[in-house]
Order: sequence, then structure tokens, then C-alpha cells
Amino acid sequence: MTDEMTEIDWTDAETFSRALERADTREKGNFFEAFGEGDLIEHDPGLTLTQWGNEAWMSQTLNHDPAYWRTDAARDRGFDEPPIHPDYLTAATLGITVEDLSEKGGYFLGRTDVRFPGTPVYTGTELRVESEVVSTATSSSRPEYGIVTWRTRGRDAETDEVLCSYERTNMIPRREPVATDGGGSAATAEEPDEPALPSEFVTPDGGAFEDFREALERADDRDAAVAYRHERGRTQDDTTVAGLPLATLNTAKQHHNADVMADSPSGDIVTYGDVTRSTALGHARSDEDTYREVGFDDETFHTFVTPGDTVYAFTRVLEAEDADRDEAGTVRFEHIAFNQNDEPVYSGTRTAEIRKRSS
Ligand SMILES: C/C(=C\C(=O)SCCNC(=O)CCNC(=O)[C@H](O)C(C)(C)COP(=O)(O)OP(=O)(O)OC[C@H]1O[C@@H](n2cnc3c(N)ncnc32)[C@H](O)[C@@H]1OP(=O)(O)O)C(=O)O
Repeated sequence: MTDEMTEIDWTDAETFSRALERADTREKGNFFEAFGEGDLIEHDPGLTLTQWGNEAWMSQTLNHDPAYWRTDAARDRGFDEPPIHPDYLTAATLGITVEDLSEKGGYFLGRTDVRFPGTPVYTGTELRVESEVVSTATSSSRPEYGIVTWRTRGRDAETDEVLCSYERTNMIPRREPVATDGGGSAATAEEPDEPALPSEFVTPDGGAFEDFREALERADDRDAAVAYRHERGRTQDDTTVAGLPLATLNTAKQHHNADVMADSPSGDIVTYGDVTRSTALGHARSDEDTYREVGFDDETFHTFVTPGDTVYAFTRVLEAEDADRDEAGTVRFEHIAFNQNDEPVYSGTRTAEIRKRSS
């Protein structure tokens, strides 16, 4: 080090500002160009699914089903002890991947085929996660982004068993924007007629499997849908927006770097998609007798949720069928999370086993 250099006060505000301008940034994350179809990415971060992580997630998203909190209720549902909640397992499986897949920025657009082949999963399980690039595509509407879909699998690090798997799609920034057709048609699109809603909305009498089946029977052959809203709402705060994603090692700047996000379309940090959907699902589950979660499909994130927004939920019951067990039947739902302005922020279908009244 030279004498002149030792005399520089690098913390002098003006000097430091000039130094920052000249310094290269050690970048994090990958641009769109880094992903090629068929690539397999083994994610370095791992996570031990702890009781603390599980309970923090479930409590803050209002998933208060006793089977995940009390041993007697867990045993009554066929678990050895309170298991890891599927929403936390899903969020942790995704959180670990962000550093490699989406830390560069962009938007979590949607996910499908969320399944839990290895559940129940218990506290202390170590998660190891890998993702395979399923497809890469140009965004015709946004030249600065590409669209990438990955198949992700979260495995038990000890046994290699797949515990959670899904296909997820993000918009990912390109290093170099490309020319696109702008995504729009030159012709003026005619506004489609607004589809008429059913004239009657049926609400199930209770939360048992039979209540859902009877409600569908009541709606059958009539201009009716089994559709209702849930009373609870959850306003987004520091814990839900920044705390929960960081606890899953989700390094997306969207959730915790308010400085960068001030210049983004949302103008603020945004809630992790898995927090939004888990909160809406928590509201829905509070009005049903859930037995097991089976899977989730066609999940879409429609717009941002930011601190101060309140997440509510609306449910449509699509099907109710007998399952392979005496205690429960299988119900397929569509859940829509919406904000305080009644705007949908998330939608997706869910298949769950719902306890029978008689069991
Ligand atoms: C994890 C994680 C991050 C997060 O959790 S971020 C929080 C969750 N996500 C969000 O808050 C995003 C909410 N969505 C939006 O704000 C808007 O949808 C968005 C992303 C601004 C796009 O708005 P547009 O009006 O431009 O929407 P389009 O419907 O035209 O979509 C743009 C293009 O994307 C394609 N696309 C949309 N959804 C899907 C999908 N599920 N699968 C495949 N492709 C999809 C759509 O077709 C459009 O394609 P073009 O070719 O026409 O551009 C983390 O960091 O990982």
C-alpha cells in the first residue's frame, strides 16, 4: 500500500461517493441467458425444517389447524406428531432456489403440479433442492425479460425421497433486451362482453366433506355456483413481507430491499407469493375440516401485494368425490386471494381431502 493511499479517507462522503461510482458490483443471481432447456441446477443452500420455522410460517399466515400444533390432534389425523405444514414445505423448497433462479429480479408468475409424494414430513428433516429448466421463452410484451419454467424437487437429504415437487414460471431479466413484436395486435381489440355470473351463490352449511357435496348438489342443474368469501384478512407487515421469505432463505430483493424496489413498478417491497397464497389458504381452511392436502395447480400471481395491503380469500367449490379412505372425501376448490380494493392477487386450484362428518 502506498503512502498516498493511506492518506485517503475512504469514508469521507464525497470521496466514498466517487469510489462507489468506479467500483464494479459483485453481482448475484443469473440473467435469462444463463438458463438452457434441460439444465439441472443443484441448489447449494439447504434448510432444516424446524419447529420454529414451521410455527412461524403457520402462525403468521393464519394456518392454525390443530393437527399441526397439538400431538393429540395430529394423532387423531393419522400423523405421528405435528408435521411440517405443506405450505411451509412448499415455500421452503422454493425459497432455497431463489439465489440461483430468480435473485436477479423479475416476477414469480405462477406454478402448477404442486405435489407432496413423501409426506408427512416431520421436524428435523433436512431439505436438499434441485431444479431442471423445462422451457425458456421470449416475452413478447417485455423485451427486457424472458420467461423461464423450472421443475423443482425438494428431497429429504438423508433418504433422497422427493417431499415436494412443482413446476414454476418466472419472468427473468435479460442481460441484453431483445426486439419483440410488442405483444399487442395492431387491430383495436374489441372489449369482450362481460360474462354473466350465476344468479345464485350457494354457501356450504359447514366444513365437512358432506357439506361441500350437498352444496354442489343444491347448485346442480340451477344457475348457481358454490362460492363464498372468508371473513378473515391479514394486513402485510415486516414479518410477512420480509421475515417469512428470509426464513426460507429466499434472497429475492423484492421482499427485503426497499431501496432497490422504490424504483420498481410496485414502488415498494412486495409479499412473497407463497405468503400471499398460504394466507388465503389459511383463511379458507379455517372454514373447513381439512384432513390432508393433495396438491395445487394453475397457480397465478395477478398483481403485487405490498406492505399495508390486506389479503382476503374467496373460494369456489368445483368437485366433491369419495376418496380411498373412510375418514375423508376429496374436494377440488378454486381459491382467489384478493386485496382491500377487491382486486385478485392470486388464484389457483387446490385438491384436498376433507373430513367426513361421520368419522
Ligand atoms: C418467489 C419470487 C418472487 C415473488 O414471490 S414476487 C411476488 C409474487 N408475484 C407477483 O407479485 C407478480 C404479480 N404479477 C404481476 O404484477 C403481473 O402479472 C406482471 C408480472 C407485472 C405481468 O403483468 P402483465 O399485465 O404484463 O401480465 P401478462 O399476463 O401479460 O404476462 C406477461 C407475460 O408473462 C406470461 N405469463 C404470465 N403468467 C404466466 C404463467 N403462469 N406461465 C407462463 N407464462 C406466463 C404472459 O403470457 C405474458 O407473456 P408475453 O409473451 O405476452 O410477454 C422469486 O423471485 O422467485
